[in-house]
Amino acid sequence: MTQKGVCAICLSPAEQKCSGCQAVHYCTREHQKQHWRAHKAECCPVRVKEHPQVGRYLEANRDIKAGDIVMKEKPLITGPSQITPPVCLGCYKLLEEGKVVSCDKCGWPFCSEDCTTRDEHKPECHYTQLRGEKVSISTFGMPHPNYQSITTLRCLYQRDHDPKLWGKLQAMQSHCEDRRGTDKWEHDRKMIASFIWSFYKLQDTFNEDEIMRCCGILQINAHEVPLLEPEYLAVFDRVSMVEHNCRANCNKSFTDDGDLMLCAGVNISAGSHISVCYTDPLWGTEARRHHLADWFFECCCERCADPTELGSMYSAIKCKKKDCKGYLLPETFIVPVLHKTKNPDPKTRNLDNKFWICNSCKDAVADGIIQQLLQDIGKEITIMPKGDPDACERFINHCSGYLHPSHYYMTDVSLALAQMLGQERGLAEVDDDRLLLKTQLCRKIADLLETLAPAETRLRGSLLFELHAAIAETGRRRSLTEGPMAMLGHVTESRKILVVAAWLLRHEPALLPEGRLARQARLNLLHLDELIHNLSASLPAPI
Ligand SMILES: C[S@@+](CC[C@H](N)C(=O)[O-])C[C@H]1O[C@@H](n2cnc3c(N)ncnc32)[C@H](O)[C@@H]1O
Repeated sequence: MTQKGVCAICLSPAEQKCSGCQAVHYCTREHQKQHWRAHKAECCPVRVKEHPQVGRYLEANRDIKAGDIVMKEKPLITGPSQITPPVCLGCYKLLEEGKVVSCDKCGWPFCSEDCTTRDEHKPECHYTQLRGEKVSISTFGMPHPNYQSITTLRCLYQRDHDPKLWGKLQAMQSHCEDRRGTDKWEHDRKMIASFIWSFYKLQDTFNEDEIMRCCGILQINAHEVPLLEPEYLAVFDRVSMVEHNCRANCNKSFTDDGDLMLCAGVNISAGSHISVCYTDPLWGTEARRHHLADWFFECCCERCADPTELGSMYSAIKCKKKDCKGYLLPETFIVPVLHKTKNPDPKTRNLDNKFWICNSCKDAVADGIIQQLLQDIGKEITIMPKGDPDACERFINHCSGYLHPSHYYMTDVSLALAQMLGQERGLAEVDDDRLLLKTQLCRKIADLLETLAPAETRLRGSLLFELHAAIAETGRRRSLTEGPMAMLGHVTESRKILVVAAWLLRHEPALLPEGRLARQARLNLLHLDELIHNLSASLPAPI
């Protein structure tokens, strides 16, 4: 039964709802139309909820289809990364010595006169003027300490200049109690709080709690925007409420203007939590959980809770018992990690007293032995020559004696190899065996991604793009000996895969490589359509 509400226009009882958000009622279609102009900006298929452990999170108001844009948001605050060489404080482009314009009010360097007048710059301009002495930056191209506090200062400025924005920032989690006493806390106290007090002479304006809280808000909530090198920071309002899941249902990307877009990577049903992956979903469970300790929570998602990682055996080690074909995994990966990050003493590592058990012979191997093996293999990867397919193949062959074929280290090197083959001199130069290998690796990793991280559409789209090219090239080669029919089959399959790749990459910004790949995918589709048309026309008519 439809829940009754009151019409947003005339306040009379109403049963119809806005289909976009399911949150606003109307008595008639006319009133809905009338309200659309005002409602458009806030119509969103998610609502804010609260949970005792997670804090605020977003929940779907209605079913959301895979590929739909869940929301698009402008940043509340932007600023340079904490550790950065001098960048323009208007557009965040890297500054080069001799090519800078100084703000005539405060002396901070910019890339252009226009950028000196941008609103983003107001906070540090204001406090530098109050300080009574202009800033003079003379070294470029290496991290500069004066930039460490800019983004925190931009947050603090809102307290006295934009109370509404200040309120939104203060509602965010800062984990002050968890951060207190960590190395990062001490570093921020020295490089940010003390700097703000001494350089800007603001010791009577902002106290330690306020400054350290803003540092925490940035640490927990700021997004690194990869549109420029170096990246810059941006804090968003609603998007900052999205919770983490190692098998997230959404992904984030940025528009060319720096707005954040949240897209559904899978179909999401009404009432589901909206999630993104805060860490790298291609890492193993232990590494992901350690990284997530930076946000001060222990992840308990379905992927972390299942040692087989949804049947993928992504962390499984080969059992070394004679004649055994099984794989070792611990009973659980959900062991507390937060105490280790606060007290990272390697001697505490084995306090978990964990064993890895074979799924076939039930042999138990101590965690310490497995960790040593993983460390050795990890080292092997770090010293592997870059861009060398032979080295990748050697690694895969060697480690297949120790690791499951889908293990994260095997996947990592397989992914690098799949992308490497044909990258430099084109696929036409790759021999038949390696072309087949590229096809198999792309297929396998794309399937694995669908299981482990279905919302990672950027990587899956890129892999499928590579796969379509490898299949088309295979078709071209086979047509030389088997005729156009063989080619038609391959090109048709290649096109099918390319359609998916183009769809997965369609929201990528033109500024980033994936955006350029999306454009190429659209062009290749036209080319393949023409090819399929010509090939079909050249085939003899069926008798
Ligand atoms: C970017 S904030 C997300 C919004 C936050 N819950 C709030 O109330 O403002 C990140 C913080 O949310 C909490 N969080 C996010 N995902 C979580 C999860 N899967 N389990 C537990 N806590 C989580 C953690 O405290 C984390 O530091």
